[in-house]
Amino acid sequence: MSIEVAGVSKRFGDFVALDDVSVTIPSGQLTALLGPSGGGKSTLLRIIAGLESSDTGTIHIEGTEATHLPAQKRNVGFVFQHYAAFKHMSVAKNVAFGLEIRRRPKNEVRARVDELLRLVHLQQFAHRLPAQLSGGQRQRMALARALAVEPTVLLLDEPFGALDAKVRKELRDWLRRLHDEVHVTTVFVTHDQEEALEVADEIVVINEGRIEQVGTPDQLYDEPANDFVMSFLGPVTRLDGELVRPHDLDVLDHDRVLGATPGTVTRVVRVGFEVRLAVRTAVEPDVSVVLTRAEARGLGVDVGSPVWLVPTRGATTVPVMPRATAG
Ligand SMILES: Nc1ncnc2c1ncn2[C@@H]1O[C@H](COP(=O)(O)OP(=O)(O)OP(=O)(O)O)[C@@H](O)[C@H]1O
Repeated sequence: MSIEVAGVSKRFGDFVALDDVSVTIPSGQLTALLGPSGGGKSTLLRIIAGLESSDTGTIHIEGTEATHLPAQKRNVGFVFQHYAAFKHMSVAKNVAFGLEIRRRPKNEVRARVDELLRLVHLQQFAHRLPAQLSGGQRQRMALARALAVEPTVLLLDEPFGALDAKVRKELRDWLRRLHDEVHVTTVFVTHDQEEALEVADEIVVINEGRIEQVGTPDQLYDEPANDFVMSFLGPVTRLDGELVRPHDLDVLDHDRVLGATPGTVTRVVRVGFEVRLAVRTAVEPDVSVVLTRAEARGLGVDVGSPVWLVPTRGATTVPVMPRATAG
């Protein structure tokens, strides 16, 4: 059982937002839709939610054909970046809303709201108004509200996107722990690779309306399907027509390794525990290399030093491919 997206395409006028997308999103896991802005992540999420209809293709949610079901019949919970709370209702009332319109017994509603507020660590704020919460607390309330009606799937569209970096990071850890407690099938949209790598069980990389790769964070990082995925999931540099990660390069002070590329150090910058080098080779642009402080000290490199570069044994490398432009 899972979310099955098969052959889904979506155009807005002449613009192709999704181009024949097929993917299976596993049950009970936290899946990230990751990709650059405008790539089609939100459109796919909205089609799964039933907030947007696809031009072609089908959606099954946990075995039920949902392609033509209205949003309210799909049993999905949805949280947006800017969550629209009922301003005049307390936090507890906001969370209770979905249960009350379903006319659940009062004591059941009270017990469920208590449980949810505990889950999102907002028990002490039950009687506040949404305006009296911080941005992060408001998003946690939004999650509690979405979970109240026990959705089959929880869909989150950049739920922490509007918050500052520190709060985002806290909420990311919190979402992971919450999911480990609740285990509801969850799909969240993000353009932040670190967020996806840290939180998700599975990542779907979407770019220009197509799926580039699906896999666990480790699979995507260690075995990227192509140069797009490799460069989207962390820093890369180019050496001899291949992409490699800057910390996956060995810097040598001799030419005794076959195939090592000669160059000259043009920049040395120390940032915290690492030392970043720029190395000029016969091919532009300069190659970026990241060393530990100890490695840099051992080599004794400085601006003007001659060096030879070679990917570390076992390093991930991907050939740079010319890409067709969209349209
Ligand atoms: N209702 C619409 N009418 C016209 N174009 C739209 C509409 N909704 C989305 N698009 C276009 O479809 C493309 C994909 O949008 P979508 O919101 O799915 O991207 P995204 O990957 O979620 O990006 P972001 O991270 O910026 O939200 C964009 O180019 C967008 O401008």
